[in-house]
Amino acid sequence: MENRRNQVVASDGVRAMMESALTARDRVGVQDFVLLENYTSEAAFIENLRKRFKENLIYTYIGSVLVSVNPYKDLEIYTKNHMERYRGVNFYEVSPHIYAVADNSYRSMRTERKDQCILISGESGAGKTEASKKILQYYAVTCPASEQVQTIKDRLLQSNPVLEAFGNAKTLRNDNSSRFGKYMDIQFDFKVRRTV
Ligand SMILES: Nc1ncnc2c1ncn2[C@@H]1O[C@H](COP(=O)(O)OP(=O)(O)OP(=O)(O)O)[C@@H](O)[C@H]1O
Repeated sequence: MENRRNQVVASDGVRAMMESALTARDRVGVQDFVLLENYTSEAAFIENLRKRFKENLIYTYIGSVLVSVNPYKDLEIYTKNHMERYRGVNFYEVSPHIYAVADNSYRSMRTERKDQCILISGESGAGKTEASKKILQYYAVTCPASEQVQTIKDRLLQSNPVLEAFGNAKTLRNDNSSRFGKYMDIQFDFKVRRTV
């Protein structure tokens, strides 16, 4: 009898947990579009994006692709603590983030010993330039560097405003629109190791 009561309590507990997970899912949507029940529906896609955006969750995966919505405000999601949280951690263990993409590419480069490419695309004002800066900042903070490399890292980050001064302009869509395409090539020295 006692056992049966425990079982009932346990299943009540599980039910409560499932219900709260479902409520959370209703509120913030799913963090990977492939988890949508109606994953071929554009309306369901947009609705999921909208729910997450309302909760300041600007990143969502489609498998290994990251979808990002420009928040047009500063979110506290780019701190050093956040960088540490994504460092060396598997893609799906933490919530979607541009740092997860950056870290995954870095680790793939090391384990597969192959060049990696991060392609950022979107309409004007979508946040491509900001995303590329976040990636650079992530590598600057989390990758090991000799003093000489550190200087180069700093210069690389500081080169952005100079490039923007010459190549950016205010448009109807974006106050700081890049009027040029950007190709960045980051070279890593395999002798300098990061503990992942
Ligand atoms: N992750 C973000 N957090 C906060 N604000 C952002 C973010 N991404 C973009 N923004 C804001 O949106 C503005 C436009 O972003 P950005 O210049 O990166 O767009 P873009 O896609 O590179 O546009 P374009 O193609 O016109 O150059 C930024 O100046 C910034 O104010």
